[in-house]
Amino acid sequence: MRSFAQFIHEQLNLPGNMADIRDICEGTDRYSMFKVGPVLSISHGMGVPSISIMLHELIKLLYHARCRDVIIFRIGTSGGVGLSAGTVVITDKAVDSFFRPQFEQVVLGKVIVRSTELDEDVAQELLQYSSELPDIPTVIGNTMCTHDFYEGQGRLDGALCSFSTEEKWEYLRKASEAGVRNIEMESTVFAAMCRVCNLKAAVVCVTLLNRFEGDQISTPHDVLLEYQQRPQCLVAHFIKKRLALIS
Ligand SMILES: O=P(O)(O)O[C@H]1O[C@H](CO)[C@@H](O)[C@H]1O
Ligand SMILES: O=c1cc[nH]c(=O)[nH]1
Repeated sequence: MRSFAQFIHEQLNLPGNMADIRDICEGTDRYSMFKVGPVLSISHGMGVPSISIMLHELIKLLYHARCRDVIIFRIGTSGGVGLSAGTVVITDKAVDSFFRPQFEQVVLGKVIVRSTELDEDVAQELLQYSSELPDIPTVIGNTMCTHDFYEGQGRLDGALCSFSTEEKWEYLRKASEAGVRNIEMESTVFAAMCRVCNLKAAVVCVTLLNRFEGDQISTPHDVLLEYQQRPQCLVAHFIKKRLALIS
């Protein structure tokens, strides 16, 4: 997130030296946070428990700092479902492993079900801006959030595998039919928490591979780095538009 903060610093033409941007949370190893102008850039670790702790703390911070008109983006990586590597997916609905647009949280031994719908206007605006950027193929679709990278995402190459190759294809086919275009590990709790707290939110993730073509990410490192910059470029473009820095 330091590099995103530095990128935003340059994109917004902010005063001061980029090298001086400090990690506000450097006293803890839980996550990193950088503030550049009106933008906070925060890491969230991997998986639902990790991002949900960060979101609780961030949302309290935003409340006490009396921040207004906040939009929260999760930018990151994912596995594509029928999309070639390098495609940016703006999430329509975040869905669970059963393709349901909901997040289940166990509270005091009871299951609370929360909706994972994201802000439609922000998603459409992002899609519109993507057409202004060269070489960033972008779609809107559902994003499946799993609690595991290997078996949970139908991978055959983990330390454990409890299903056949044919069952894997069937699951990915069903996901695709349910509108799933990519798979990652944080979007449902992110969408649910932002929605309950009345915060506009969007999930913008690039696909690192097409899961119909394999499980391993074998793309060269420099190409992956370029792919990972795509959601950052799109969100930076959105921020510049919203701040009326570009027309
Ligand atoms: O967007 P990033 O942080 O790369 O996250 C994706 O990559 C991790 C798995 O490698 C999971 O956390 C998944 O959601
Ligand atoms: O396949 C992938 C790639 C990145 N992140 C995931 O969660 N899955």
